[in-house]
Amino acid sequence: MDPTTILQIVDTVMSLGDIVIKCITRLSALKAQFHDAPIIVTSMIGQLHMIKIAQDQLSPLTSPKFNHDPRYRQLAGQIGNALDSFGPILLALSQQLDRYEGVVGSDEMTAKSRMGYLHGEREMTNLSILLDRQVNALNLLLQAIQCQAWSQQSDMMTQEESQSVLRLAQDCSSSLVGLEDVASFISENTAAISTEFEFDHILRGTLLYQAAERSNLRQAIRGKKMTDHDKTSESSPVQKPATFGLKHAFQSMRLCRPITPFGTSGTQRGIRVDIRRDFVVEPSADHVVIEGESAWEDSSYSNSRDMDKINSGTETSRQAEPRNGIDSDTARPHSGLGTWRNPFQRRTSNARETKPYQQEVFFQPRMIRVLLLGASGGGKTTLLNALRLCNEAERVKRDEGDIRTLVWQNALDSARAVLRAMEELDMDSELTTSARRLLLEPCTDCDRDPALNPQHATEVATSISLLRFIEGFQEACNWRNRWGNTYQFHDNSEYYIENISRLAEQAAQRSVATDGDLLRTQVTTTGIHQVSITYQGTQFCVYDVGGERSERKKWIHAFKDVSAVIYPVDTTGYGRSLREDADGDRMREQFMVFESIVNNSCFARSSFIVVFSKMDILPQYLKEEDASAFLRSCGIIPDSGSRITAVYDYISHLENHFRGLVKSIELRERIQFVCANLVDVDKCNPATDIFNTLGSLIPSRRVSTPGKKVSTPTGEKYRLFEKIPASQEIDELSSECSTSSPL
Ligand SMILES: Nc1nc2c(ncn2[C@@H]2O[C@H](COP(=O)(O)OP(=O)(O)OP(=O)(O)O)[C@@H](O)[C@H]2O)c(=O)[nH]1
Ligand SMILES: [Mg+2]
Repeated sequence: MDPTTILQIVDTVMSLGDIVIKCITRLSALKAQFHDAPIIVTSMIGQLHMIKIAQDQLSPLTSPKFNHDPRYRQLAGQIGNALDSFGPILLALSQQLDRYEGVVGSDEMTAKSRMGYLHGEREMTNLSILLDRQVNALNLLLQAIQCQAWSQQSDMMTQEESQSVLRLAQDCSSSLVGLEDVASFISENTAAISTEFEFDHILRGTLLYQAAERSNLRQAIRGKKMTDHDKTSESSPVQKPATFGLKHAFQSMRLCRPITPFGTSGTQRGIRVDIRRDFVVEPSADHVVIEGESAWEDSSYSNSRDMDKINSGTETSRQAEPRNGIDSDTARPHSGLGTWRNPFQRRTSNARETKPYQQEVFFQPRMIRVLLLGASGGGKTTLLNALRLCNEAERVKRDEGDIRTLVWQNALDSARAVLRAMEELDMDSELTTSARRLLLEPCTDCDRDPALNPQHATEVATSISLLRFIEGFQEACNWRNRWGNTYQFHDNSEYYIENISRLAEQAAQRSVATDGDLLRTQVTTTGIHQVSITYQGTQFCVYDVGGERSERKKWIHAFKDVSAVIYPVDTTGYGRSLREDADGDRMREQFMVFESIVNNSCFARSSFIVVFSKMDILPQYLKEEDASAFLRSCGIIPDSGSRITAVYDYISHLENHFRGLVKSIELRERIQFVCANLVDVDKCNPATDIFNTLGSLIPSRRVSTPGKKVSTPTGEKYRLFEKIPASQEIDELSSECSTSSPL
């Protein structure tokens, strides 16, 4: 992990200081101005004060002397992601206050401005809930930093209570799953807070309000019918702004003036009403996503209505969302959200040379746009790295020291997880004590390039190698399969432990890490990274995204004009938990995400390639853990089905299940399934095959007319990465693995 991550987080928290102070001032003014101000305003002021105090306490930590302190790096890993939503929440609050300040012109509110409040009220509640979670996570960070010893800090962070604080902060309205799970947005401390205005029921009872609501409902129903029948007549009611009925209602009630859309000429005695949420959304081809602002809008604070649209595809994504009657400029939030992402973008080491996602790419012609999607740990970044290795020019860009450090840290992390499992299994011996001293106690040399202190690297490597001779070592390795495992095992821990001495030797000679070493590293991706790769004259623009739940809200920014979606699936994910949620089932999560993606209307014309990754380690997994129990529990095989040990059988069941999740019959037929070992690129880089597949799929897609069936090379499954039909080769692989000891 990047040693300065903790400083970035602290910096980010600090950089939001001005906004916190402004929000406090504005909320206080709002409270003073509006006698009936709900309790939520007071509660938010309190939350913001706590954040301010936290900022003051964190300020000394911005000193560079903390750069190499492993304690802070550990904290960064646990809290970094949790605080990802912190900035956007504050900025959205600021934006909401902009609206409110427009609404509250005087103590005496008109019916119209009260309606504005009602519409914004739910958003404020959601913001408060989200803010509450961030405050809790921030408090945890402060407490952890104040611990005297590493062990204290570690104990504190592993407590179930702390983990749940982090989980809640991380899940803030951010994932495909999270958005559907509305219940998870009610936190214990805020559920009791009432945000009901006293006048709400009076307002709701008025003819004016009811007329407006009925009219909106009618508009929505008509709009849906029109979409269902795919009618796009200019004069159809769906073309009218949804506020038409509202406007009419106001006119007929002889209110001061009809409502005009926000940002046009909609001011009345300094009062502005935000009714944008009621517009029927008409996608516009010209609209371009500004990443920062839309990321926030898209998360929508648990607005399950929006999520339904994304999943069901009833509406083109919110990225194309200029509302009728509002020009795209005024439709954008005006609080500078376009810049919030930068301080939060935690770049990953192996995506270091990639550029952050940029909108201009949308306009580059004749570029094959490929999107890597999938749950965390499926192998998206590994596949991207393999693709890059096909291009010789990409190799030159690598910084040897960085790669060596990354590989070394992955190797040490692998050993640490196994060591902890050994301790839990009471396998204490002299060897584990020495390894523990070297690996689990703070040590700056462990965090640096091993070439800087080869003697230390050799000492560490020797102690790790010796662990393999302790009885029960393999049993500790098998802990990776334990459900709800608190130690996240590295997928390639056995490889790294086996090769640790070679890595130390290579470091002593300052040699560069091998491609295999690099591809086996694991760094959680955050954000969206785009890489342009030219292969045999064709330019591919590949997007890699973070697959963890908290990252998925960002995906939608890359959904436009996608030629092909590649969906890597961790075939060893059955019966294993998610990295971000010890109670989440990895394989079921992969099914669920796939179902949401493949049936999304954004990809109706894209090609799909499902890559079954980790075929090299799958045979060993199948031996250790019975896959049939999992398949039975998902209803994929009947209860009476016998144990599955052959890789081919298992893969066939997986393929059938994935195919069954595709609703479109046409897509179901043309979807491609391939098996891949993404980390052994020396003999044959699987990426060359994927380039060829993309080349063969895309032109046929381009020339195809809508509705016309796209011809695809059927019957070629398993051949892309494994050169011979899977049934034969995979079973050969299986028997090979079963005869060789893993270590
Ligand atoms: N042995 C083996 N390991 C693999 C294979 N594919 C991926 N891995 C490993 O699986 C781990 C996770 O892979 P990543 O590419 O980081 O997964 P990801 O989908 O990018 O995950 P996020 O960035 O969290 O979304 C890494 O340690 C990879 O080296 C494979 O085919 N064989
Ligand atoms: Mg990744």
